[in-house]
Amino acid sequence: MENTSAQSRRVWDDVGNEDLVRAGNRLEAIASGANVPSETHEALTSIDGVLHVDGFELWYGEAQALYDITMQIPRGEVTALVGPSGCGKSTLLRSVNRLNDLIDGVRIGGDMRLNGDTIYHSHVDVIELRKRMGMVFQKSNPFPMSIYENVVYPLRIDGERDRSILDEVCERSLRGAALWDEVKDRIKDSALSLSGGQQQRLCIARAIAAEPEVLLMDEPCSALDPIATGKIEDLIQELKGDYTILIVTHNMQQASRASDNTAFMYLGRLVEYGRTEDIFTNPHLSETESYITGRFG
Ligand SMILES: Nc1ncnc2c1ncn2[C@@H]1O[C@H](COP(=O)(O)OP(=O)(O)OP(=O)(O)O)[C@@H](O)[C@H]1O
Repeated sequence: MENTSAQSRRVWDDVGNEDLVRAGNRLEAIASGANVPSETHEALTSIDGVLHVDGFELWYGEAQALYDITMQIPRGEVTALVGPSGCGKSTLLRSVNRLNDLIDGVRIGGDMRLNGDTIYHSHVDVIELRKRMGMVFQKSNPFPMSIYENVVYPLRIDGERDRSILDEVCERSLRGAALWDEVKDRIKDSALSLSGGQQQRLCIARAIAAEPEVLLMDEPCSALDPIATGKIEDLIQELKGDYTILIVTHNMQQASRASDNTAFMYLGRLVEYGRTEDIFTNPHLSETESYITGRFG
């Protein structure tokens, strides 16, 4: 994968889109190819971020999917990525743990830093980097092995053999994922015997077993019923503080209930980023208000 930070860009005022932006039509300006700057609220500009995204860009072959994304993800909080389908939420999330490296023809520009350490540099050991992050996908993906082995898997692949450590991590992680009481008498049973919602909480237990610096969640509730969704949302509230969570969601109610910060994206650009309360009650941009109130997208 190639890092091409020096890309020729059209600047928004170059192409006469300044008027559109002033008139509250910045989404139209973005759609016409203008490089419209993001509106990041002051509360999120100089913070103790776990993750810093610096002018990050990504191309799938010739198609650019992310443009000049700069944002800081605050420590111990939940940050939601929202925006219409195809705006680049999952691409941005998967870029954090470099999952996009696995796709042929992907190029990036800019960088990201995890607790100060560059993520995109040729010297970075990607396997070690990924151990510092937990990932939870849209569809739960337990391994065809016992509940216990699923949870301790990250430690096993790291060579941990001490049974008492594995037992302790298993219980702590299952408790952390609010699953312990439901499975403590059957942790040797197959993980595939659990319900969909339990399987997703098991995947969260596995993701936190290695105490990641950031937990990445890609629409973790989209395959779940409302009750299981509620449990995951409660769990997210319990996990924050100890963990920094970056979550992609399509669900505006979920973003408003479960997150502390919200980033609204459109066609690969960060449009507005602020505290969730401000984004939902007092956004700076009329375009953000239109999206979160369901008037488009
Ligand atoms: N593997 C890929 N190869 C080529 N293009 C891709 C690939 N994955 C995503 N894209 C494109 O990148 C853009 C952003 O997609 P992405 O999945 O990140 O958006 P999203 O906001 O997460 O969408 P959704 O809400 O529908 O999941 C889209 O135009 C999509 O078609």
